Amino acid sequence: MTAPVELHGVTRRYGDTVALDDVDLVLEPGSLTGLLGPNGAGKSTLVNLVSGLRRPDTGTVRLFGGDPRDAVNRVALGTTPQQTGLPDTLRVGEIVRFVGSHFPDPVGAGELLGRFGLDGLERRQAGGLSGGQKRRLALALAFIGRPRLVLLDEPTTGLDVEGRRALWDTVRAFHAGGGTVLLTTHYLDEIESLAERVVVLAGGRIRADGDVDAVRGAVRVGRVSFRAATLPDLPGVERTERDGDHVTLHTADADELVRTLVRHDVPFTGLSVSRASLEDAFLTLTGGPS
Ligand SMILES: Nc1ncnc2c1ncn2[C@@H]1O[C@H](COP(=O)(O)OP(=O)(O)OP(=O)(O)O)[C@@H](O)[C@H]1O
Repeated sequence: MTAPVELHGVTRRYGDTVALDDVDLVLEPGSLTGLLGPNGAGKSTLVNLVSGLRRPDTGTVRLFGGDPRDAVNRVALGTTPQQTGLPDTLRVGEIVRFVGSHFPDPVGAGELLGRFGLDGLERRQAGGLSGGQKRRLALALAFIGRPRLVLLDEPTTGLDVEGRRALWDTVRAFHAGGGTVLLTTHYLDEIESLAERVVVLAGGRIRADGDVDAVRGAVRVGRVSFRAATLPDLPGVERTERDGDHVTLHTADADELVRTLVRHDVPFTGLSVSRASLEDAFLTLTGGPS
């Protein structure tokens, strides 16, 4: 089966900025991949290349085995860009029917709007929708053509809790039906609860690629937290966070660090040891907060 998305040796520059630097990425059919990275990592550039909005400077990008710039290869693609850009004066129903007319078997307006919590808004002008409703409509449009692949660029930004949950349910149902998903997000819980695979992008390069546990494992970070007024220099500590006397140490070997604390007679209280969250792994991989 042809991979829905393939990037091989892809580099894309904007002037002096290298937005993507020799990136290889293949998405298997039916996979749900989270693309995680700080601002300016190159996530939107990657999404724009896959949806045919931009061309790589070098390397190849394939959508269902073809050139994403050919409309015929985009028939099974649904996308939601970061900016919604809906025409203010068109009614919701008109927008849905217009976008749907580009696809051979679009989902009906009523069904689609219902699924995204937009019932009863068919006759409302897009300009009269709230920010969250606009966002929901833009997301709904990604699914109108019964796609086999959806690219969701920070889809839940600007959504309330209910809107986020509704989108997650839609993404899960789409995936359960065999659909392929690439989701970019800053929300780590979104990746942890939705994605099977996580690709960490920073500075235009892929820094880690694996299932959520494998990415955690790649950095083997454990967190050792306790209260202590002072702390000697300790070996094996990769990062220290301190809030008053509450200390969190990040380390590759939590067991050894606890032994070291005891050996150094550190007068700690309230010790707790936990596995890295994806955020810890991400900070370690990208070298700092986003
Ligand atoms: N049209 C453009 N012209 C010039 N530079 C650009 C353009 N688009 C992106 N860039 C630069 O390329 C780099 C990657 O940007 P991109 O938007 O792909 O990152 P991102 O990971 O999507 O970031 P964010 O999370 O902020 O949306 C950044 O340094 C950005 O400033």
